[in-house]
Amino acid sequence: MSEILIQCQDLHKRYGRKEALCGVNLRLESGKIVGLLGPNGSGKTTLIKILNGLLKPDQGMVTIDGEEPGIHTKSVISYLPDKPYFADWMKITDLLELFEDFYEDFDRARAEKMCQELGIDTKLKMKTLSKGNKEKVQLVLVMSRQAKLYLLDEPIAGVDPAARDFILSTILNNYNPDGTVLISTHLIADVERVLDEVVFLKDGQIVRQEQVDDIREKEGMSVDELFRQEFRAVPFEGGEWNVK
Ligand SMILES: Nc1ncnc2c1ncn2[C@@H]1O[C@H](COP(=O)(O)OP(=O)(O)OP(=O)(O)O)[C@@H](O)[C@H]1O
Repeated sequence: MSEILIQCQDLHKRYGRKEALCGVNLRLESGKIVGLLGPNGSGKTTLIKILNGLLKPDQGMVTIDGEEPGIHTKSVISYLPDKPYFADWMKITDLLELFEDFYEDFDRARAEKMCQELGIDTKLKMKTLSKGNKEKVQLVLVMSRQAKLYLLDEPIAGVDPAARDFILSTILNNYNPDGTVLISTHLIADVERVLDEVVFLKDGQIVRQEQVDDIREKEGMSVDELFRQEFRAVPFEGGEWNVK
């Protein structure tokens, strides 16, 4: 049996009067690729930031690799935020050096190989890259660490549909396979073939955690179809849209 890597108990987080997470309980094993799925505003980024130690929960407990978020957990987590954060004037080679200096577990040769496979010239400055190619570089850097946990918040949103498959394959053939990858995404159809498990978040609560194969067998549908069914948007009387 695999060891438990992530454990959350009764997590609560509010921003002012808005309760973003209300009683999240979650256990994830090592070596899994897990989709964190939910409509806009359901709490995905909040949960990822709590796992990463960037936000503190108001209530509840989190452990990653047996420890609360802190120095140890930061050293075993490789995090891709939902917004680009590298300075535009930097060349990709500068970023490779930065990561090499900063993270002991960064494998530069692996990152360079992935850039080559993705057709990205590492001599270029970030500001000269398209949005999609910037995302590819950030993803390559994050996945080139030998981490225990990869937290990817909307990793391929700006990448064109034709390239998504190739990127996912390139990345997933190169990361540490003993690690767990938690991917928050709206592009379910594009990523579901690589997922072992999915977690559905709705209004700050986990409403489903299931193996992808079990969904296909039991429900007779893809994760994308199940998501659309469970989170079907219905119009309000006032004409606004809301999630069912
Ligand atoms: N800094 C903040 N201040 C106030 N409210 C916030 C803040 N950050 C998030 N929220 C609110 O908390 C809720 C959860 O937000 P969160 O960003 O975690 O959702 P999400 O599932 O990642 O959404 P999306 O899919 O749109 O990225 C939302 O209602 C959001 O408006």
